[in-house]
Amino acid sequence: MTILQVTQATKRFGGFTAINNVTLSVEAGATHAVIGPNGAGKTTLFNLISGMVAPDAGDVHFQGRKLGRMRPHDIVKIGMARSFQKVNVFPRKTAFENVQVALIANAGLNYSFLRSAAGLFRGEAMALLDLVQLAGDAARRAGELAHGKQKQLELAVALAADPKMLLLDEPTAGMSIAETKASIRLIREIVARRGLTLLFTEHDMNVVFEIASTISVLHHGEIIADGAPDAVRENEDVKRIYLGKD
Ligand SMILES: Nc1ncnc2c1ncn2[C@@H]1O[C@H](COP(=O)(O)OP(=O)(O)OP(=O)(O)O)[C@@H](O)[C@H]1O
Repeated sequence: MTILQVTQATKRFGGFTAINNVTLSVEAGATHAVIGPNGAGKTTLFNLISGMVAPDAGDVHFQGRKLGRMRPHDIVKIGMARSFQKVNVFPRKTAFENVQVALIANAGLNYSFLRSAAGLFRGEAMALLDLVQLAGDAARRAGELAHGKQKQLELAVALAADPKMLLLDEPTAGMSIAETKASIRLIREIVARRGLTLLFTEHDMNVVFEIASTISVLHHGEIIADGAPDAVRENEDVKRIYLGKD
């Protein structure tokens, strides 16, 4: 079953076409990687999918529903959560508060109005921190956590929306080898345990080929190969691009 369908999507910035007539299907339960050289259009594609930018042409359907001009936070509400290339947490709030704020917002409540209600969603927030192995850091300010832990926190914030699908833009960017391994193990475990669909971009090909069930390759804003990892690895265009002969 297809959970996400991008159909003939195009996005231009002035005279520059960042995404050119892209069609992409993501199967429910897949671990689907979007790869491509710097500037290929991966982040722009994620921005189109998550409603951060509007396509100039084409459609995105999620769980059979056309997203059209739906706003990003409404897309989160229907089950698609996203993390960004740059860490995106409230640095002065504690890890616990970051997750709590997300739970409160996702419940449609107003955090500032409920400021005094420090106990709100306490159990849920701690359970999510525990899931991403940050229970011991609950009371620490997010900005003081190591980079790898901030990414774990971001994951907990994304999971606070109880998504069906996770979009992770370079989840291991800036991580050490050890952090990358731990992070990938954690993501895999959570995706399996919660039965999530994962769509991710990643520069580290070891990570891509270790976890992806499907790979789409973007080049100059176009999908040039799409399919099972072995087929993509053997694709002549892909080899040429990754060997830098293009
Ligand atoms: N808001 C914008 N205005 C103008 N050009 C943009 C904008 N956003 C992206 N671009 C251009 O679109 C192209 C694709 O960028 P994008 O960030 O999507 O690529 P990417 O594959 O994610 O790259 P990277 O791997 O370096 O993150 C680049 O040439 C970029 O300069």
